[in-house]
Amino acid sequence: MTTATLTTDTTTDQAPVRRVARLFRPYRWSIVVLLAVSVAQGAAGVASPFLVRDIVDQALPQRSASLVVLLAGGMIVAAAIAAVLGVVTTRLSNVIGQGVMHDLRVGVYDHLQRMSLGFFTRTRAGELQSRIANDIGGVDNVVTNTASSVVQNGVAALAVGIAALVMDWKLAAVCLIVVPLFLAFSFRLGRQQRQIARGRQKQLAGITALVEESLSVAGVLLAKTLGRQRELSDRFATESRALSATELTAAMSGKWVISSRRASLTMIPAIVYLVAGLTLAHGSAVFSIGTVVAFTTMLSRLVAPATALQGLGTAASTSMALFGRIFDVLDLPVDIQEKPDARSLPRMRGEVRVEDASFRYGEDGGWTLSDIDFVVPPGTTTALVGETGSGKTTLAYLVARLYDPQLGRITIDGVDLRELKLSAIADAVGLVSQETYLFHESVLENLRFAAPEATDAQVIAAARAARIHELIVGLPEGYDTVVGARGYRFSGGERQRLAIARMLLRNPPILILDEAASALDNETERAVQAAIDELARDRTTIAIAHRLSTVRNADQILVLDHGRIVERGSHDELVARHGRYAQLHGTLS
Ligand SMILES: Nc1ncnc2c1ncn2[C@@H]1O[C@H](COP(=O)(O)OP(=O)(O)OP(=O)(O)O)[C@@H](O)[C@H]1O
Repeated sequence: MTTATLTTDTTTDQAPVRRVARLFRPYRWSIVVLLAVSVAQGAAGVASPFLVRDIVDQALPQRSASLVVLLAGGMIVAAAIAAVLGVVTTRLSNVIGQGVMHDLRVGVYDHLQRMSLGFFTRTRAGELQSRIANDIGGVDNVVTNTASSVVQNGVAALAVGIAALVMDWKLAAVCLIVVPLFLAFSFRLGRQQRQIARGRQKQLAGITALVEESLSVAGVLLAKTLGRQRELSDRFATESRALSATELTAAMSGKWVISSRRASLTMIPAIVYLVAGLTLAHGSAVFSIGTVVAFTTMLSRLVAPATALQGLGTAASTSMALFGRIFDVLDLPVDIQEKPDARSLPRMRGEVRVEDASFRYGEDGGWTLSDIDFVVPPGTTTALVGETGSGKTTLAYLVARLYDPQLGRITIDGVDLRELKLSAIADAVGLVSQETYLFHESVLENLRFAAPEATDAQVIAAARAARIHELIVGLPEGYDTVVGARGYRFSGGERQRLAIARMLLRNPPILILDEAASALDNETERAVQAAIDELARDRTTIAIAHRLSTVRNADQILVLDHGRIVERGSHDELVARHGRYAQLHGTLS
């Protein structure tokens, strides 16, 4: 069995750029449009310095009103066009960014849905929430804002560069002096920021997991009754302090480099005036005054894009680290896979066979189940009994293919579970566990989760058969009452009957029933028993039995001990044997 795990430490350093690029492939035409609009925006942006040059060199000396109106009007129009195109590019880049984010979120969620039960028993719930909320959320910010920023500012900077060369290549060449200064330290900064980003996401995941665990109903109950709230608050404070420290480091990281880069940019106009002034002082008027003014105006336009672009390195490094964490999830191996040529079972008899099956949870642990071999003929009931920890639940999970046995096989109507479609197994095998999970939705929706196409009448019929209808109609809002973790709280016996109603709606030919171990009062007990009898009728049933009535009526009883079947037979046979079952018998309620 592969043991896919997702801990805070399995994170890959960096995502391959090509894989990230592939995410954008479905949006390539939108990206082309975005580029085109940005080029137009960049061109509109650099039109004004040329107009400024002509105003200074021609319109002002000539005192020509019409020329000034024309050129100044041109500046206004160019600015307006650039502003409108800016909004268009922002919208386009957000559409692209959100599309990619949606694909990623759905991809991660779908992949997690395919993971086996074992994966979820090994993973903290908050860790998964964090991957979806914090990591994808973090990338979201970067991708959407950065994508537009790269394109807009990149194009703007390029446009300024080209315009500078066109206007006066000699002055443009002088400005190149500052480039090496500008690029200094870029690479070292990237690596540092990636590390910070990874650290931050790990800490965020830790905090989310702690909140998820400690502020759940069960967590709050535990902390309150054990008086441990102070400790939990302290733990939270410690995690939060660590996160604040990381955020501070992140905020300050590379600030010196960034400041000196910005300073180098603002020095450029001084260099331009210096060179122009010195050449004029020596009598050779190589540049017109208009050119010098326009040039410095234009270069001042470089400050905003250049500042934005230098933040880009940080953003790119951060997002690569986050993409790495997201790809970790997408790359988790799915341990319970459906074969490409998996079959369905059109007409089911409902025979279950477990053939020499052995199973262990971890590769290095001991065997939880060894050499399990039995047949449940269609329509009969087999009861599993055994001390706590003997492997009853595990065996039941194997029959529902929540785990695969490492040795041996399990068949339904002679077909190995591993040859069947997962949907076919879900249709064939229904599991009623001790824990009935209810979503935060109405009773009706909760029941219908088992069979979405069921009509209201069918749902009510199932609830009646499960002896829970009367109780539901007595609730404040009847079938529309909201239940679940934060809604109306059903008692244990009521929840079991809801689970039974769900299973009646689903109507699987094979039923796995984990009887509640806790004792119920007589009346509830009778109601639950009646509901179970209704459910088990004409179905192949494997019951993890805690009640004497269940084992008495079972066609076959299997006694498990440390993962092995140590006795088998009917109630009377086993009692007569005076063995393990006879000892256990007294513990059944
Ligand atoms: N996810 C898991 N990872 C590792 N070990 C597990 C896991 N689930 C169960 N076990 C171990 O496997 C053994 C069998 O557990 P199982 O739940 O099948 O017993 P059980 O007979 O159903 O017990 P009970 O009657 O108390 O529910 C136990 O020792 C248990 O600790």
